[in-house]
Amino acid sequence: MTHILQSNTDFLALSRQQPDCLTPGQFTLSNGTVVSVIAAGIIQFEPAATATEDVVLSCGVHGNETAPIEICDELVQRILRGELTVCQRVLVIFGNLAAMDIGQRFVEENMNRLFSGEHSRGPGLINDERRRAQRLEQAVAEFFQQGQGQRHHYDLHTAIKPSQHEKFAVYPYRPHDDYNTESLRFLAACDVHAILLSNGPTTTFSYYSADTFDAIAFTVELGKVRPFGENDMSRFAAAKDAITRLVCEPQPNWPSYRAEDFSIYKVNQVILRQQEDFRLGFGDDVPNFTAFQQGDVLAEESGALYTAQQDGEAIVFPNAKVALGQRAVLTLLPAEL
Ligand SMILES: O=C(O)CCC(=O)N[C@@H](CCC(=O)O)C(=O)O
Ligand SMILES: [Zn+2]
Repeated sequence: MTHILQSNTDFLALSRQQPDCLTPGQFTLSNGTVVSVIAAGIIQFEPAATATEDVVLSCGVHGNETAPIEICDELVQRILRGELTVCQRVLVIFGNLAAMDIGQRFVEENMNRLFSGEHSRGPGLINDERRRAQRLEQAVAEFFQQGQGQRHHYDLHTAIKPSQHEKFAVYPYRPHDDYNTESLRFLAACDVHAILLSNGPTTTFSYYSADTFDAIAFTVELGKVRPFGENDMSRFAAAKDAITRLVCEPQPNWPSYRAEDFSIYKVNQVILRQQEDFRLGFGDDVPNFTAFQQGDVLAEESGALYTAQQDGEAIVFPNAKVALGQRAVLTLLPAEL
């Protein structure tokens, strides 16, 4: 029996509009690539020959971060049409399909706080984002467990605020500080030259893959949030090209790692919103990576004042509207690898 994707290669549109037509199943393209439809928004490609890398590419974990969704959509369609031939195992995930439909970060709950089992913790709360996070974890687990290659997971996002570093990546916490500079070579090819070293376990998707599967994993911020169709795709050309090479070339020759090509930051403070009246001490238009002076007020709420602890402490991901108990802003200090 032929699969609907053999005549209609628009996997993302089918996932969003006719998910029931996307029956889980397998078929082989004329170039030997085995395509496995895992579920709506989750698709796997395996080359005819043995792969050395097992690569998870995820996007749309936040539904309004459209540029990575457009990049992955095009990649999947080109593979399905036979225009690109993968030589690595690849799992492509379009995370929050319902949030894409409403053009929002999430419907009920921020899905990128629900991984590493967080989807099943708490007071019996069940919603579509929790179910989806659990499904995505399962897909990643099966993909990595069935492969034998080096494990990678690039969770592609765009940031809400303008940024002094247009592109940057979060390096999930490594308990033994075993940061791998080799893995930054691919990021440099994506035009990502700023790295944030996380300072503790989190419940993000990239931390899940790093912690559970020892994958080379990053949250990659490729630019700024914009609605579908409004991205200047020329700003993503390097990332698109590097991602294509990662999955279609046997041994891509990434630029050598040079410390001077990167700005490295470590997280200094994780400021949580604890009260309804939480507010930031700076304006909405202050870009990510703006540095403050010691004592400058970064945020305040009933019973607490949060200030910069050192000169040069910079802010990233400020958002006063997060749910109570969640991260409202991170502060950063320069670091080395
Ligand atoms: O710009 C923002 O405030 C958010 C952009 C975004 O979604 N970032 C990720 C980072 C995840 C990580 O820390 O690894 C997120 O907040 O989920
Ligand atoms: Zn995001």
